[in-house]
Amino acid sequence: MNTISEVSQSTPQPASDKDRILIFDTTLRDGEQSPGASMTLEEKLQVADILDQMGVDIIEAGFPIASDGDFEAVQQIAGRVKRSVICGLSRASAKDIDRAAEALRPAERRRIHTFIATSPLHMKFKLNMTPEQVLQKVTDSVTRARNHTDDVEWSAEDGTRTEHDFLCRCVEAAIKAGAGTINIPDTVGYSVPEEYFALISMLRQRVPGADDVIFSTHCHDDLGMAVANSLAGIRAGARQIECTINGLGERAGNAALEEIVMAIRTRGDVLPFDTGIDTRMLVRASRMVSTVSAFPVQYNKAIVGKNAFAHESGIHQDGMLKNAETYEIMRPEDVGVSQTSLVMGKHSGRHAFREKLVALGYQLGENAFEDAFKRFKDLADRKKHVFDEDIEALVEDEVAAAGERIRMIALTVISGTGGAARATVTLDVDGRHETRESHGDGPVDATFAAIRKIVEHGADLMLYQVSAVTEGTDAQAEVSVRLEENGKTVTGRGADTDTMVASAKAYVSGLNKLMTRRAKTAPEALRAG
Ligand SMILES: CC(=O)SCCNC(=O)CCNC(=O)[C@H](O)C(C)(C)COP(=O)(O)OP(=O)(O)OC[C@H]1O[C@@H](n2cnc3c(N)ncnc32)[C@H](O)[C@@H]1OP(=O)(O)O
Ligand SMILES: CC(C)C(=O)C(=O)O
Repeated sequence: MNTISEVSQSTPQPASDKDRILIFDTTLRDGEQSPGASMTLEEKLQVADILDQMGVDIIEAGFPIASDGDFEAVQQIAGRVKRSVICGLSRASAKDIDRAAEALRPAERRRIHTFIATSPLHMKFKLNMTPEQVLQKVTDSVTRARNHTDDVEWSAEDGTRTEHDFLCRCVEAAIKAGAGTINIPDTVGYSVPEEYFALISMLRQRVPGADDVIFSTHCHDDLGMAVANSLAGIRAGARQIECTINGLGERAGNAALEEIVMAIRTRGDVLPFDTGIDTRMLVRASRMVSTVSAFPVQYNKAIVGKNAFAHESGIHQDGMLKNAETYEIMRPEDVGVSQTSLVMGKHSGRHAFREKLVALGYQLGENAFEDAFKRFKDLADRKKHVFDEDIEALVEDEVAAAGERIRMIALTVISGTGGAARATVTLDVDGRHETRESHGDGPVDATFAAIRKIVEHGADLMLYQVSAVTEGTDAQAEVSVRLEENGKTVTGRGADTDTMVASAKAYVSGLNKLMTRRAKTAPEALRAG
């Protein structure tokens, strides 16, 4: 199996004059080598299914000699996946290769991937072999693998730190022995794009038989250049990229599949290639791999990070509302994100705030809108995340407060272990500011007592309840109070990031309702001030 059309998944691809790049996913092998990312058999099967569904051409399912568990995972994936080629890794040793072949037996399309290090450092210190011994291993291992399958891949581990003449001899030996895919790993993420481009170009020019095989990239991210190097590789003529979901892999990881695929899709002008990947499944695959590996995806990760299609700045949000292309080079739905999110925060402006209010079902007049916007900015200054519920709470507060006789102006509370709590409250009652101080059994009791000194009344406090509107220690507290007078009850609500302020607002809101009720029956009954 040497040609791209033989290897690529048999699903009909849209007609294209672009060169097809094979996507070789090694999440289950190199990805699982990340310290702490081990997956159970069941989890590996789930990942294999999603890789197959999204159109990955080759799934490297594991390293069968590594353990019985790895063997079983490769075997079960081989028996279950029908479209992708299933691949197993082996060292340049007969027992590794035979074990891989056994695990792969149930697969409809199987590949043995055998490797040996070719750099002076690895040969001398790790393998303790001479270059000639390594060369012989290349021929022996590929030959043995070919006895099991006609789809054999050979890798020159630490290829980017290998001396060029020797690398050419190894690649030539692998091709002669029957390898259809030649992989040149940047095992330690040492290369830079220009150098990797030159290396693949050099091999394609110098090695006899190079035109009959597929060259492959396998780049690690130690210097953050895995994706750039892989793309340089395909520009130099490689036609397979080895990568992993979320860039999982040894140390700093491998080239991220989602970045490779979207770079090719988005920049067809400079990367005239196609992959067979259904990009709409990228985010789903990313979340699944993150869950099963227990490796969180960083918020600002390209393509699949939580913030990849989120905008908080007012100027960006305004641009997005006018034309999404101002700040987005990809459509969120193309990677499986339902929509762009305009995150409300301290950098947001009026355009986005108005849009959010409309989405939440509020139609405010100009003054009420300006008031709400100011309160929103104040809140966003104090609070890291402003959620929809926060905005609802602050608008409801505003709407409820309109036309009320009493308003909260200021509150200071001192409480702790040093004695009774003390609260100083200033209220605006019918346009006059009144300030009172009171002690109490705790900060809430002191606050309510100070309010009672300003607005005297005979209602009993029947319920006091606090809940967090959203998550986090900076969440808005929403306080509800129930006041009862003469068998009739009213409820007051208040929200604020400060629980005491929310409590005072709730109490004041209850008193306003009480005043309204009394005004309808006996307006003079409640004495304010
Ligand atoms: C760059 C890469 O990602 S390569 C893949 C790396 N992945 C893994 O290593 C994960 C799975 N590995 C394992 O489970 C184990 O290392 C095993 C089962 C493969 C081998 O275990 P052990 O037999 O206990 O050997 P150990 O891991 O300690 O040492 C590796 C041996 O393989 C040899 N070796 C390394 N690479 C190769 C190779 N490509 N071909 C032949 N021999 C190799 C080493 O020289 C060393 O041999 P030595 O025992 O004669 O010194
Ligand atoms: C086995 C090879 C392909 C590898 O993982 C590497 O060199 O990084």
